[in-house]
Amino acid sequence: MFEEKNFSESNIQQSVLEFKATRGNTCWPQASAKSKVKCVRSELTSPKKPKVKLTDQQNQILEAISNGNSVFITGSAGTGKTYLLQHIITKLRKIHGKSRVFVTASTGVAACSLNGQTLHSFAGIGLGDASAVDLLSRVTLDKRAFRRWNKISALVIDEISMISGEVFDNLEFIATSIRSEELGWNKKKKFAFEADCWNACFDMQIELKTIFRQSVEQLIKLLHGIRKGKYDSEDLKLLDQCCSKVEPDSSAVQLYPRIEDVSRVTTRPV
Ligand SMILES: Nc1ncnc2c1ncn2[C@@H]1O[C@H](COP(=O)(O)OP(=O)(O)OP(=O)(O)O)[C@@H](O)[C@H]1O
Repeated sequence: MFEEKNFSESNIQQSVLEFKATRGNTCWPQASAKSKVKCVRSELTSPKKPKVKLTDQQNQILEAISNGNSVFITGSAGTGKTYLLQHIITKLRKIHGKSRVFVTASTGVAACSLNGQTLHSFAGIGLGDASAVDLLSRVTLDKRAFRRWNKISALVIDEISMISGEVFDNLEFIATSIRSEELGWNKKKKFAFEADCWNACFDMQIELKTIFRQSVEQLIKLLHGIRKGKYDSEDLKLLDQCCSKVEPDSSAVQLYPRIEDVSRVTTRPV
């Protein structure tokens, strides 16, 4: 954390001395008084981001990806998945070049936070609710989508749990058809994890274990339980306590994650 300071003349003088003591005299003798003050001021006002050291698990994943492996990363809330993803994207772009790395997510909101696009939009499959063969012909007729599939070297998919097994298998079908590799798909499945091709798609599947964000045991248990679909009445009680029981002030800005929630509010009679 950065300590707040008052910029009185004596404070600045003191800071100059401290700065000289810690940084040595490099450049200082030649610098004008004005630039010394400017330098100290920026030193005081721009807090240094603490250097985060990746855990062994995070490094292991980064190395596997750098070596060309496909990796599925999972983990409880706050275990650093998104943080690691930024490192992964940077690394992939260095290896393959920016234009060959496509950053996607299952939802628009998740994609926005990564400056990416939705998986459906990348793939050119619209809503993705057609058969594999129909989706393939749609993609081949869409010049830009077809070019993306031919060009891609690395595909990042965030929040993959919201991709259905059918869509995942269909995407594999499209990829393998366009890139002339082996194919395989079909059957009804609910989640991407249930796709026929799931295990074949990854060289490594890993669960991050260290939780960085929250340290309160009860909250960790609650978040873990919700994720696994295993929670008890205590967990639900805690969750309920977090919900406001009063109607929000109608003049306040309200945020909703889905278009249908927004429509419900905007079409409500006044
Ligand atoms: N190796 C690390 N050392 C210290 N802090 C870390 C490390 N990796 C991640 N963090 C920090 O942990 C916090 C949680 O990380 P992040 O948001 O990436 O978690 P997440 O697994 O994506 O969580 P969620 O599933 O809730 O979205 C962030 O503040 C991040 O900077």
